[in-house]
Amino acid sequence: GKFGDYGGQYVPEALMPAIEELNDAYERYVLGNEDGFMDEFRRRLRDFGGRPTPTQHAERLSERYGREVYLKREDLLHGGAHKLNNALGQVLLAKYMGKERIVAETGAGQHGTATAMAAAHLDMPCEVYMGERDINRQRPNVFRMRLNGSEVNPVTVGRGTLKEAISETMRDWATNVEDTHYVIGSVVGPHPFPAMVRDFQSVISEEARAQMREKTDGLPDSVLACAGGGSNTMGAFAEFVDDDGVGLYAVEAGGSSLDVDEEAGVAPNSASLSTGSEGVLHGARTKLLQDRDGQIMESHSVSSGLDYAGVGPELAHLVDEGRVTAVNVDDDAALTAFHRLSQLEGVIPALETAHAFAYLEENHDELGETVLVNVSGRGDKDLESVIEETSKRDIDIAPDM
Ligand SMILES: C[C@@H](c1c[nH]c2ccccc12)[C@H](N)C(=O)O
Repeated sequence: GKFGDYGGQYVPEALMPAIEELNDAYERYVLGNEDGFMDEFRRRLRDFGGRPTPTQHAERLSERYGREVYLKREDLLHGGAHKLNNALGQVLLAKYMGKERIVAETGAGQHGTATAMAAAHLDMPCEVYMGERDINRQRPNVFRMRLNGSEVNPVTVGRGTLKEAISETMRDWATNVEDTHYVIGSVVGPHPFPAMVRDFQSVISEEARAQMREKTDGLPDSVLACAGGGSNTMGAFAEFVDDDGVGLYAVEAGGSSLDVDEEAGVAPNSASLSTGSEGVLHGARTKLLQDRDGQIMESHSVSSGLDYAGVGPELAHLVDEGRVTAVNVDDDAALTAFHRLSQLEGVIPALETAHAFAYLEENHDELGETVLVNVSGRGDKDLESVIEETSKRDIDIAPDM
């Protein structure tokens, strides 16, 4: 479960039985398709999720940048984001393992809502741990989880954000592993989680690779995806990693600045790949925003889904190997890109996704003739905060709202 010197299983001994049971199930059902698990996963993703999602030619962006731009429309997946691919796979796996209860963490609420939908669809009781602070700023997602029949457990320890929610969920899982599976929300955590989540999300690049060959008679010169924990990033890259001619760009949240306030332990960004250092978080060795004592710093992004001080260990490894280029754009550029895509293509992207489009705007002439951008989610959930953030800043192309 290592990706170079990243990854591994840095967990308390008490968690190892649960980890070993999960790894056995991962190898049998996901890698081995035992009992037709992957066939059922794909059938449900089609019938319940609405796959395959389109790879759409973006005519207005292609004109603007003088090259062929294509959009992988994960915003059209049920629930409005790529999150369902992983949530459905893990909840279905929990059923095959004979578990009776699901626990999950969430920060922005997207993973929580995707898990609640999958749990309702598969008739599994579900509890989502969510930081108190996040509950207050993501009310619509809290309602969605409850509407789908899940319980939302407030996490009040520490800062009351995603980092603590993950730790609380792991604690619950270790205590109740007999009947409980932990549906983790990104390509993070101890092995086998990063590999398993990447495998569930790889449907994105599996479809996109075939769709690009069909539409363009070849492969894209570059693939762009925003990077928070890294699940949509790894999903968009997985099937292209062995294609040397395809450039892979992970676009992180540059927040308001890349400078870090070591004393306050606050990083005004979430650019773990670009500015972080090696450390252990949530069971894996990876790249982190940490202070000189190794304390995990508070991260920031205008988009809550990218707001995480760590990043997936496999993605960190691919960056260190030079196979993936880690880049970042700041809050203003992301907000501007949010408006630009909405106006030019009639697609309102998630604020997370907008980071990839901001990088495209600033660097299109280095990306080759054919560019594929992963539209990881839709922006309906962001309207309130975008209206507020836009009014506070000088976003010249924004309409009066
Ligand atoms: C990106 C996603 C997320 C959920 N769980 C995560 C774990 C590590 C990194 C990111 C995540 C988001 N914060 C959410 O709550 O949906």
